[in-house]
Amino acid sequence: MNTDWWRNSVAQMHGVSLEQARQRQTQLTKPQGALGRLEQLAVRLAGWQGSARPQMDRVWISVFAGDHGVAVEGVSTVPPAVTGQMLRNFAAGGAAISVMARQLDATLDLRDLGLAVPIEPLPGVHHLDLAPGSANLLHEPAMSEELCRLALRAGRQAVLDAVEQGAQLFIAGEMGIGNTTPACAMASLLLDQPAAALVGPGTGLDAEGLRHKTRVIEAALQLHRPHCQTALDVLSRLGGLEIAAITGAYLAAAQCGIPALVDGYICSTAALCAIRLNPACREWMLFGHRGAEPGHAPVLSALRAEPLLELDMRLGEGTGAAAAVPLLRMACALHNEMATFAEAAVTAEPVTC
Ligand SMILES: Cc1cc2ncn([C@H]3O[C@H](COP(=O)(O)O)[C@@H](O)[C@H]3O)c2cc1C
Ligand SMILES: O=C(O)c1cccnc1
Repeated sequence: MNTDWWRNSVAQMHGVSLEQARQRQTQLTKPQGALGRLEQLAVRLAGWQGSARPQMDRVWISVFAGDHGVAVEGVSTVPPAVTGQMLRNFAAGGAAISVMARQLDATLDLRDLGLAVPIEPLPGVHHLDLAPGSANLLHEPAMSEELCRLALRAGRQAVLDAVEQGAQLFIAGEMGIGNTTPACAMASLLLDQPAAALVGPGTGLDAEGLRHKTRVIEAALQLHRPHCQTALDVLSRLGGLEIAAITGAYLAAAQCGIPALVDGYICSTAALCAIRLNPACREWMLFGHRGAEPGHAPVLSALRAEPLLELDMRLGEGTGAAAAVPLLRMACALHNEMATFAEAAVTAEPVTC
């Protein structure tokens, strides 16, 4: 079925809960606005959840893994086999995102969309195996439109599963050796900026490696630009399986009415693509961090995103989003548990002269 499901309308914020939460913030024992963005976060969460007392107990993290044909061009410091090896590490509990998920008591959901070097079935991992990774975008489209649609749907399914389990927040993470290259190529076309302004070292390329990566991306852009009329063209031709899945997940999250906390460079580029496919999905996005990969900041600016953290992280996996979850929980706790002026018998009416 070739329906453009992502064009369907997104969920509406609950205006009444939003207003009730706003009112409550004015009654808590602090000067108006003194908790800054923690106040705004609580109010937005109230609007999203349709509850004047928002909660952030059940956090869901889906890590999408996929390989990239362009990795044969030497655009990463490590080989594609590492994607599958890391997937094993996620499942075994030893990766950064595994530790963070445990810390947060979050569900860690793992989805293998297609690896160049397949791995054995792992318990708890959804092995979707849509393709043996994407094709080499230097010479051909990374994905056919049909494959791209399948990957978009795979992301949507992860959100449906999260919602069914009662999740209150959706975090997407990615694992895919080479994926800063497609992310840069996509961002370059979507933002109409030169690759050189958005390229970065990824896993740690040196200056010569970075020049080579830039040339590869520029050549790919030359090849694909004339065929990229829509965001779906950009995603199919220059993206990758896990990037398309994350794009689909953000679109579905907005449609299902669950906020998505966006991670780093790759996820933010997927978010940008999602917004081009359906601008209304922006309403349901929060941004975890501004990372160290140079292209992340320009992508965030284009999204008019104000991330919660800036910790010089450049890992991916969903870690920059996961790191911000304690702030969301703090915002809810303050909102729900602080005393009002009346309850605490604090009289802080504005002085009238
Ligand atoms: C051990 C290891 C763990 C990772 N976890 C996330 N990434 C990150 O690095 C990759 C992107 O960088 P590039 O485009 O340079 O390959 C992605 O897999 C991303 O998730 C990792 C990379 C490595 C090496
Ligand atoms: O910001 C990211 O998402 C990122 C940066 C470098 C490598 N992998 C991911």
